[in-house]
Amino acid sequence: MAKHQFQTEVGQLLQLMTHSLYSNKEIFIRELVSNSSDAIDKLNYLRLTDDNLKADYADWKGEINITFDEADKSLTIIDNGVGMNEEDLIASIGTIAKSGTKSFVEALTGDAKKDSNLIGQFGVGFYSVFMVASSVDVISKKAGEETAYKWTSTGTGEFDLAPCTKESNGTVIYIKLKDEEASEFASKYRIKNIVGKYSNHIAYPIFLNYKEEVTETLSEEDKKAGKEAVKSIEDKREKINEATALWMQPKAKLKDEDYNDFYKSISHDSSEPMLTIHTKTEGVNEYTTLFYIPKIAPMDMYRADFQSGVKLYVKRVFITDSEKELLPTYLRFVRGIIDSEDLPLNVSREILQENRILANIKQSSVKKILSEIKKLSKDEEKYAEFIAQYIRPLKEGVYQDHMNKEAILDLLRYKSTKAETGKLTSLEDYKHRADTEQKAIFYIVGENEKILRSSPLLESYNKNNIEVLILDDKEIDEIITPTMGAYKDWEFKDITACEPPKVEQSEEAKKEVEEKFQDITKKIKDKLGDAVKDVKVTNRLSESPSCVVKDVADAQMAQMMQMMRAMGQEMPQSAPILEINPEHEIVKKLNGCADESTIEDVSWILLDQAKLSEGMEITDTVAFAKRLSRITAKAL
Ligand SMILES: Nc1ncnc2c1ncn2[C@@H]1O[C@H](COP(=O)(O)OP(=O)(O)OP(=O)(O)O)[C@@H](O)[C@H]1O
Repeated sequence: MAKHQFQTEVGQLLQLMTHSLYSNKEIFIRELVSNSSDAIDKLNYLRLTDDNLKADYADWKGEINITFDEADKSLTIIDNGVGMNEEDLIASIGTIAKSGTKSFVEALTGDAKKDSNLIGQFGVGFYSVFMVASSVDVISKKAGEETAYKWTSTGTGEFDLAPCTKESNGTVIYIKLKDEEASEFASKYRIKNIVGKYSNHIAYPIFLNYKEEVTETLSEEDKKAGKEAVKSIEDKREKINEATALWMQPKAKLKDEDYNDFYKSISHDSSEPMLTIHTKTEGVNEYTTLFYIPKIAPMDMYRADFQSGVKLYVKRVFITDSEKELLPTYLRFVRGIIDSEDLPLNVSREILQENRILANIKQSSVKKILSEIKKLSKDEEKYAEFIAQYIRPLKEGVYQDHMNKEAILDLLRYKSTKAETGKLTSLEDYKHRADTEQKAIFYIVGENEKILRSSPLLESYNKNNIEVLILDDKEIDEIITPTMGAYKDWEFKDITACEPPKVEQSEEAKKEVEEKFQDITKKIKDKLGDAVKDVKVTNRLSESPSCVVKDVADAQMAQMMQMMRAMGQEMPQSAPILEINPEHEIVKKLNGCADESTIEDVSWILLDQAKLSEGMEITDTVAFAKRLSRITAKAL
């Protein structure tokens, strides 16, 4: 027998499981039954596609058996699925391979109570068994192989692995229950209740096997003759789930509860879904889809190795759950099932991506999901919850999915200078509030809402009663927004890179101001050197003395540069244009100033304070502070 150490993270996880305070321990049955069902799914697929297995498994039918023994304080879950060989056992239950569990381990805080609650949010698969088990044996034989293996562990540090005998393929999980859990889980009623709750619509039959004391039924004659009824122990076998593919049942027959239970069984989520979308399509292509949107975004949504939440079936036969392109990646939070009547069963996973039928299913599924989200948006409160979870992937969608861009734009919500505090606006509402001649949707991007809202650049928009969207998720908005183009012919315009709204000023008056300030703008430019691209007088400001804006040409480059930076490349920052307010006292006085050192100090202060009030960093804070002191001293 060989001893193996658990991977460190598994050790951590097991430590938590064995000392778990989690109140919902029953989910270990759901997790193990779901693994058994996956294993049967896999064999079901292989026997139809793998020539080596076709003959031997022609009459095979998948099933799951559960047995319990009160006296032995044990529970056993048996499947006749694909099984595991030695390598599989080491790789699957000894290490943490799947990203969901990885995120779980990463999210652990060290506080036992908080961590225990996390189990409900993640579902940690096989390892959850150690919440109730003092030891576990996994006896497994892989379909098509000769040797079976026995994996044994008490959930502390290491496991044993050794060859053993087992007649047929599949997996037996023998769970020796902790003393305090035995009375609860080695119980017919409890198991029936748990399976009914979480695994009713697992597509394979689940049988409960147990021994029961039965009393002989006596005939009237025997009773009269005073015969005693004989008591005997009988083996009982009872099917305890529906064993039907829920998604194939007519909608009218299904209750919310059925949908929700099924969701929980496929998602490991203990809350109810936010949205359920069940569609049966007939016609050129025939298929059924059942999609769910979770209330809380899946933990691995922002991981590159996120797990696909959608399973593909062909005529009820499971094909894959690792194909990430069944839906576009921006909808990676969707959970559910696609079951096609037309795809060939032996469709290889490699060619799935180029399959036309699947492409059609994908296209209509996306349309359907987006239209259901649109319906949800009519309920302001619920939609706010949706937006709080999924606005980021939706924004990715604008960038990824040109065909549905307009529909996705309709779903986006933004903070804005005109939306009530704490509320968001749709683009449609923005348009509705604006002057029909405006034909542009103005926005400003940054990291901090408060700074954005007090940006000097907003002054002229506020003065002209023009609404500006406040985009404070810089990381994504800065990349996505410039690519959005237009919404219903209204162009998106970054206010840091476009002309300010028209103000009543004749060309002559403008020229006059420019001439009047020509010398000083040139001087400021000389003092600031490469720190600015240009210095101009502006009429966009009312209260502030200065602001910085991007050159329109640079704005297009900026997006590219931002992307490169996001990919870890060093990119130089392009210098901004400094605009000064000729109506402001500082600028007026500076125009008449002859002292070169004062002009230099004030030039830098005009630049640095503009940057600060627009939420940018300044290059030299010490120099800024010194200049301020010098100027203040002079002013006193
Ligand atoms: N009864 C079983 N038969 C065959 N393989 C199994 C069985 N139980 C577990 N495994 C293998 O062990 C792996 C780990 O199982 P675990 O429950 O921890 O996570 P998972 O099932 O992969 O993830 P999820 O629970 O999110 O579906 C499975 O992916 C599978 O390869």
